[in-house]
Amino acid sequence: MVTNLEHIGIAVRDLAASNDLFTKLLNVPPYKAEAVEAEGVTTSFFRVNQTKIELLEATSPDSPIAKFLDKKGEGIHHLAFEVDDIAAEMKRLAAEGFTVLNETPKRGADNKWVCFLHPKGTNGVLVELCQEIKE
Ligand SMILES: CC[C@@H](C(=O)O)C(=O)SCCNC(=O)CCNC(=O)[C@H](O)C(C)(C)COP(=O)(O)OP(=O)(O)OC[C@H]1O[C@@H](n2cnc3c(N)ncnc32)[C@H](O)[C@@H]1OP(=O)(O)O
Ligand SMILES: [Co+2]
Repeated sequence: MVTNLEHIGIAVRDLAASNDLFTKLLNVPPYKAEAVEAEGVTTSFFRVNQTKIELLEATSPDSPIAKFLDKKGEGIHHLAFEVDDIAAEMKRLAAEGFTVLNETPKRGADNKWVCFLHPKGTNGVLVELCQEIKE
């Protein structure tokens, strides 16, 4: 079951500059910075009440963020929905005809299992599903 809009991912060219910008905008500093090597990104997270923003800077030219910045420029890159059972949601959405981009959930940032749906099947919006890792 989808339970929540967990975060909005924003692709940026210069994470340090965007951290300053969002700190001024939201009047709170980022609560976390984290590199996710497998995705070729460095992230930082802001939280205002229930709202979370993830800023993403590319760390390699073949990162999805580098490709996105080349094609579309800075801006909203994905919407991440929290789910209570990511494996079950991946199965359900595949059966509904969505293109699930991962065979199994992978480790994302901020202690989450994540997977993605192809934007061509979701009205041009890249969708991330995420579930907290409990170990
Ligand atoms: C930090 C970890 C995690 C978290 O915990 O929160 C993250 O958020 S990681 C975020 C970065 N990782 C990903 O985005 C992984 C999922 N993405 C992908 O697998 C790929 O980017 C893709 C969506 C399959 C596209 O890859 P590819 O086909 O190689 O790239 P193209 O540049 O050729 O794009 C094809 C097509 O898709 C459009 N596109 C690409 N990205 C987006 C996007 N974010 N939103 C909307 N549309 C997107 C792209 O414009 C191309 O369209 P056309 O030009 O019309 O063909
Ligand atoms: Co994300």
